[in-house]
Amino acid sequence: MYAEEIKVVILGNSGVGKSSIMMRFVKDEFSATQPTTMGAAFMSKIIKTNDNQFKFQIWDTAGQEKYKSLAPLYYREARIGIVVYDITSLASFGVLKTWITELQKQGPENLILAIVGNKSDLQDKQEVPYEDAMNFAKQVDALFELTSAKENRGINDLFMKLASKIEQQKIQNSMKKNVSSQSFAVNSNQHNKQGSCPC
Ligand SMILES: Nc1nc2c(ncn2[C@@H]2O[C@H](COP(=O)(O)OP(=O)(O)OP(=O)(O)O)[C@@H](O)[C@H]2O)c(=O)[nH]1
Repeated sequence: MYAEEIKVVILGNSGVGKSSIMMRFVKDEFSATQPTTMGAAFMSKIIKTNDNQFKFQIWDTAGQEKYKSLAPLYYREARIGIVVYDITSLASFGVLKTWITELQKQGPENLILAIVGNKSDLQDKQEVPYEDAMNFAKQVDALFELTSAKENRGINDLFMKLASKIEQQKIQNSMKKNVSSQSFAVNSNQHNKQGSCPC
């Protein structure tokens, strides 16, 4: 079956677990000593839903401040933006908000947004209240998921939800196309009627 390519970008503060999420999703691996990303890293994986197959092309960006200016290269043509915070770091949630603002202002139109609270295995050290993150996600119309790359929680759910969001978007787009081609047909019919007046 044909697999449509979907460009995904992962953004967020350094150390929140972006690479770990990608590694868990693509390779089902986790490293407690995951090295910091320099520039960006890339991996791909095919996701199957009931009706479709998507090839997710995942760009894991570097969270360190010195790489910040490179981010537009990766999000410019993305269909999905995953922005990650670490539930044990209020500062990382602040950084997430600035990424969301940047994506809304400068990101591509119709970008599907997901807000991800990673390290959910460290609940005893939680600094970011669940409700705050979920309400913020609602406010900016983003999917919301709590994950643990370490314990493999929430990561497959996240990507499956994103795949079904892509499917919804495709249905909406084809409905829009149908409506506009129908109104074109109505308009040209009216035009033809006027043009073919025998009087
Ligand atoms: N306890 C716990 N640790 C995690 C989890 N995910 C990642 N880590 C650890 O957090 C540290 C940073 O993870 P990375 O995946 O390198 O974070 P990053 O966001 O890619 O960081 P940069 O490459 O610097 O932007 C590593 O030591 C990981 O092992 C998780 O779900 N739970």
